[in-house]
Amino acid sequence: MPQADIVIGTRGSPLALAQANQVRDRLVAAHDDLEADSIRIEVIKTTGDRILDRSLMTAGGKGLFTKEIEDALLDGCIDCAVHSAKDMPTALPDGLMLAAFLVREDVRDAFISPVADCFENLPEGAVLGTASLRRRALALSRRPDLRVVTFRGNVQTRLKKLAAGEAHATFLAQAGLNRLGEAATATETLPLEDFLPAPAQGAITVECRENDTAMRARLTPLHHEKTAVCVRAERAFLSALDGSCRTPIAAHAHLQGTDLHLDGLLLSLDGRHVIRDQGNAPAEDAGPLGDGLGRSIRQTAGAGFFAQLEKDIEALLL
Ligand SMILES: NCc1[nH]cc(CCC(=O)O)c1CC(=O)O
Repeated sequence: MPQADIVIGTRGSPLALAQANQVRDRLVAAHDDLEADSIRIEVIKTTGDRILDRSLMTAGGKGLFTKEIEDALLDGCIDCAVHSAKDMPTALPDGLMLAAFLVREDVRDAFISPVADCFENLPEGAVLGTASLRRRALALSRRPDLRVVTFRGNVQTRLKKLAAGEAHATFLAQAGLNRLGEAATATETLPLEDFLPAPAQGAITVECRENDTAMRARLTPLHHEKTAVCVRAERAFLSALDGSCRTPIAAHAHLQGTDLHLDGLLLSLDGRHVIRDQGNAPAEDAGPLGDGLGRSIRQTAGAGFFAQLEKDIEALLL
């Protein structure tokens, strides 16, 4: 086999592979001198993939799904890495950058259930399976009667657990289902206003070495600046509130012309307290907009809110 021109690193889940394949296809389409076999996809197992038996959040949060891939980038074993932007910690290692964001997919959450035709129609006391603190809190804020059980594993694993009757319903990102050719699996695509998505949900990003100008140039035609602007605001919001995935936080930005609108919220784990705010700024101020909204919500919540949240999360993990 001829040596590949470009090596793409990725996790091995079907969703991660679908995303890496999409980037490979887009690179081949954008560059006349690249063919499918000029690009090799290298599967890298991360700590997050190995820890299947413990709750992920006790294992240390940040970068669980990215560290080994970023090490391979820094070592030069791979030239770029494809990620769901939502899974990326807000701070990157020195020398690495998110060089491209693909056009964003559907940002919404999907509701999936064999027993109800929509979320609001779930029977009293139904069991919801999710590992996401945001989805848990959002669901409980609307339906405090629901019981939430932790659902882990990749998309297929969670769908199997649902089919096996471990819960009456679950939530998945509509974007993930679409990329897997499973769009029809969604019972209901949840309205954006009621179920604000995770920061950066639905966006695929490509990470590479800052000093790799050749790789960066290859990625330029794949980049969608409007997606990047929205994700920048959402990630700045996340970063101002909490850099990890241990906080029930949601955010969604959209552009109207050059005017950027950001919606963000912070919830208590039981969904009883919801602090929601929004803001506008010119697109070039995406970072400061997200940062400002995050700081403002942090201040409204107060230190006591975060102390209680910490306790509730500990209790959940016990
Ligand atoms: N945490 C896993 C993860 N990371 C990205 C997606 C979906 C794809 C996306 O948001 O781009 C998923 C699965 C899910 O939330 O259902």
